[in-house]
Amino acid sequence: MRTLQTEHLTKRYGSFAAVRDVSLTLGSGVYGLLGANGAGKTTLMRMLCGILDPTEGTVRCDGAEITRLGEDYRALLGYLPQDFGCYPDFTGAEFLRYIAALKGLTRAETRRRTAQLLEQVGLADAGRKKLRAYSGGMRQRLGIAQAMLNDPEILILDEPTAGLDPRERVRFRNLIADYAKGRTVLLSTHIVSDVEAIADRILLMKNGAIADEGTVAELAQNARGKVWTLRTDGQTAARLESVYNVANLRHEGEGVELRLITADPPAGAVAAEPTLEDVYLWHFAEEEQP
Ligand SMILES: Nc1ncnc2c1ncn2[C@@H]1O[C@H](COP(=O)(O)OP(=O)(O)OP(=O)(O)O)[C@@H](O)[C@H]1O
Repeated sequence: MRTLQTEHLTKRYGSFAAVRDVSLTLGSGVYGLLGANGAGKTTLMRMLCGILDPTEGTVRCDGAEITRLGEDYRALLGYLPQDFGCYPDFTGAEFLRYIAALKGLTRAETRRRTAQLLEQVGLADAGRKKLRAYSGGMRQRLGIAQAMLNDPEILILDEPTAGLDPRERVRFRNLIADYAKGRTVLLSTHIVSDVEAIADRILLMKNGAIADEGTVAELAQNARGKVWTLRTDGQTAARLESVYNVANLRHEGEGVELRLITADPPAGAVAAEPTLEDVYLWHFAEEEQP
C-alpha cells in the first residue's frame, strides 16, 4: 500500500486560486472527490499526477516528493484525464498496445493485460473495432482500461463515469471496488450517487478547498440537524421554495412534502436523516440559505 500526501497544495492562475491549501493523506481504498464544476478537482488531480506544478506545497508518495521520484512515481501511477483523446484509426486493442508500449510493458504483459482489461471493461468484442466507431461510453471505458494497464498502485480517474449508462456504471463500480483492495483509487465526479456506493471516503471540494472529508456516514452525521421534511399545501410550498434550499419536492394528494436543507427550519418541520446528496446540497448552497 502507498501513502499519497499533499501539504498545503495550492495552484494559482494569476490571482485566482484554483486549488487552495489542500493538505490530505490518501491510503488504500476508493476516494471520491466530489465537487461542482470548477471546484478544482481536475487541477488537484493533475498536481497529484505530477503533470501540473503546484504554485505552493508538495505532493509526497511514501514520504518522498514526487518531483524527486520522477519515473519511479509514474510507474506506480495510472491516470484517466478528463479530456481523454483517442486515435480514431486505431482499434481498441491497438490503442491499448500503444499505451502499453509508452508505459514500458513487456510483450507478454501487454498481451495479457490488453485481453484482461478489454474483458473487464466490457469491450472484449469491440477490441477489433476502430475507435471512430466507438460510442462515448465505449471510449470512456477504454480510457479507464488504459489507465489500469500497468496495474498501477495509485489510480487517478477524472470523471470516469461521464457518458456511462447505468449498466456500465454498475460494472465500473464493481471493477473499481475490487481493484482498490490494497491500492489507492481517487476518482472525481459531480454525481453524488456515483461515489456514494463505491467510495470508502469522500473528499468534498468547494472553491479549490476540501470543505468536508470522511466516510459517507461521517459526512451524513455532520449534516444532522440540517435536513428536514415538511408536509404543507401547494401555496406555502411555493413560498418556502423561494426562501429555503429545497432538496426535494413531492406532491402527495392535495399536499406537498418538502425536503429542506437548513439550520433554521420553519415551524412544523421534522428532522430527517441526511443522505450524501443532502450534505452536498448543504455545502454547495449554504450561501443561499436564509
Ligand atoms: N489553465 C488555467 N488558467 C486559468 N484558470 C484555470 C486553468 N485551469 C483551470 N482553471 C480554473 O480553475 C478552476 C478549477 O478548474 P478545474 O478544471 O480544476 O475544476 P473541476 O472541479 O475539475 O471542474 P469540472 O468538473 O468542470 O472539470 C476553474 O474556475 C477553472 O476555470
